[in-house]
Amino acid sequence: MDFITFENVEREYHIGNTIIKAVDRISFTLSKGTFNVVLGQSGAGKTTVLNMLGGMDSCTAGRIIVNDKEISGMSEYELTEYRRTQIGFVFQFYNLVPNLTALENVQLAEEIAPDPLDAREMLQRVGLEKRMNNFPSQLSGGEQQRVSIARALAKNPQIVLCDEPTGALDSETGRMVLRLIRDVSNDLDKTVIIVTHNVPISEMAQTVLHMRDGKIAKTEFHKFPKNVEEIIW
Ligand SMILES: Nc1ncnc2c1ncn2[C@@H]1O[C@H](COP(=O)(O)OP(=O)(O)OP(=O)(O)O)[C@@H](O)[C@H]1O
Repeated sequence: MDFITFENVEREYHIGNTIIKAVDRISFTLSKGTFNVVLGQSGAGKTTVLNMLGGMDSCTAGRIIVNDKEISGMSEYELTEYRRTQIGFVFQFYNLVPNLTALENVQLAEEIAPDPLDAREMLQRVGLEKRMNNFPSQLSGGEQQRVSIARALAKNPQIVLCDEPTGALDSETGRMVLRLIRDVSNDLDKTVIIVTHNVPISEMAQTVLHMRDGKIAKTEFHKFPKNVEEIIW
C-alpha cells in the first residue's frame, strides 16, 4: 500500500526575476517499511524533495500525502507536530550538539517525541554502549554518524530521511553506517529515504528515484536489493 505519495509536486524559487524550478512536477509512491534512494547529480533537486517530505519546505504546486494525511495542506503548527512525531533526520555532517554527550544527544529525541524509544537501547543497537558518555569531539566521524542514527530512531518516527549520510565518511565506515540504517529500519519497520549522488548505494534500495533537472528521469525497482557487502564504491 502507498505510504508516501507525491502528486505533481513542484517547488519553485524566485530570485529577482529568475524562477528556479528545483522540483518540476514529480509524482511517485513509496510503500511502508521500504528502503529507498533518491539519486542524482548536484542540483538535481534531491534535497528539496527530502525537505518537502520532512515538512521543512513546502511545495508550490501538487500534493504530498503521508500515511493518508496531506502534509502539503498543513499549517505551520501541524507541520511542527508532523516533524516531531513522524520524521527522523540523518544529515551528512551529523548535526550533534557539541556540549552534550552521545547519550544526552540521543535523549534530546526522547524529550521532543511523544512515543520515544529508549536512548540507551538505541545506542546499544548502533554499537556505542561503551561510548555513551563521550562528547562528539571524542568520537570518530563514523561513531558520530551512529549517534545521529540512534537519535533519529529514538524519536520512533515512521520515516527516516538521510541526506548523504555517508558523504563525509570513508567507504568502509560508510558501508557500516548503511548496513546499520538498513538493519535497524528493517527491525523497527521504518520507511527510509536516502539522498545521494553515489550510484552504487542505490543498488541496496527497493526503489530508486533517478532525478535530473528537478524531474524524475527514471524509477527503478529492485526485487532483490543487494547487501551492502556486495556493493563497491
Ligand atoms: N532556497 C533556495 N533558493 C533558491 N534556489 C534553491 C534553493 N534551494 C535549492 N535551490 C536550487 O534548486 C535546485 C535543486 O537544489 P537541491 O539542493 O534540491 O539539489 P540536490 O540534488 O540536493 O543537490 P546537491 O547534491 O548539490 O545537494 C538547485 O539549482 C538549487 O540551487
